[in-house]
Amino acid sequence: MDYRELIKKAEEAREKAYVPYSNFKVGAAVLTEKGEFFTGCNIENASYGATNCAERTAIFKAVSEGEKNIKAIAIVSSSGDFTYPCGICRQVIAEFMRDGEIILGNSKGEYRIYKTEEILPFAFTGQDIK
Ligand SMILES: O=c1ccn([C@H]2C[C@H](O)[C@@H](CO)O2)c(=O)[nH]1
Ligand SMILES: [Zn+2]
Repeated sequence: MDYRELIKKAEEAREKAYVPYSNFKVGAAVLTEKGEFFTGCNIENASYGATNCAERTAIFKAVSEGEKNIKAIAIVSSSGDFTYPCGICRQVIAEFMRDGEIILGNSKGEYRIYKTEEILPFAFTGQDIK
């Protein structure tokens, strides 16, 4: 699949980042199985720990609108280089994106695609609680 449109949406969302502490902007865009898009940015907080990453902002927007089946997430940052999701976001990706694809874009227009399983092998999931 051509993920250029999804990356472009992530780039647009990145401009909304609220980053007075790190000045590191991140944007994310998810594509649902129904073909809908949801976007998110990182939102920082003076307490630092209350910060929400762009990936979780986008995924939680989709889930809170009733869209739990997410096929793909594109992630871009202001570093110019590929930015990999943090551990907390990988756990959230594992919850809502089983068999999904994670697309990282850089400022040269290149992208890398990973499967959820690759970025979080041996994930703890709902199956483990049964
Ligand atoms: O994949 C990532 C990595 C970092 N951040 C945010 C959290 C914080 O606001 C800033 C610096 O860590 O970047 C994200 O949103 N996504
Ligand atoms: Zn994160």
